[in-house]
Amino acid sequence: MSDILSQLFQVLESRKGADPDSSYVASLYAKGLNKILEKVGEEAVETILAARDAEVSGDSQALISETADLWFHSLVMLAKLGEHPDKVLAELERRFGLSGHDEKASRSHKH
Ligand SMILES: N=c1c2ncn([C@@H]3O[C@H](COP(=O)(O)OP(=O)(O)OP(=O)(O)O)[C@@H](O)[C@H]3O)c2ncn1[C@@H]1O[C@H](COP(=O)(O)O)[C@@H](O)[C@H]1O
Repeated sequence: MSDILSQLFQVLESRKGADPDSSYVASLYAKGLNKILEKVGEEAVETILAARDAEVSGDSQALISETADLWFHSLVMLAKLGEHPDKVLAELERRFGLSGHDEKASRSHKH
């Protein structure tokens, strides 16, 4: 996993014992899964709108920022549910291998 995803996820895990008044992530955990899912949905919509704007304007700054918000809240969702983002990356890696792009994974799949 990329270093920043790994380090950020460690911080998200550490926020499970933090004070909700001093940590945004701890405040999301305290509000519960429904609030986290609401944020994921909100950020997904904002990402879609930013992508539309980026196509028209040619400026992708807002798109990058909204996508970062979406990824961040998705990581909070996984942390809340006790799942590790490495599993998501492993699933992408598996599909990449199945599609034949990864020659090594593709060969070992045939055996
Ligand atoms: N990457 C992020 C990150 N991205 C976005 N956000 C926050 O996510 C929120 C989303 O934006 P909104 O405008 O929807 O927020 P809002 O209006 O305050 O939220 P609602 O009241 O609508 O729920 C903002 O408050 C952002 O500050 C983040 N908050 C924290 N992090 C990382 O998480 C780490 C731990 O954060 P704390 O728990 O706050 O210490 C930090 O060190 C950062 O690295």
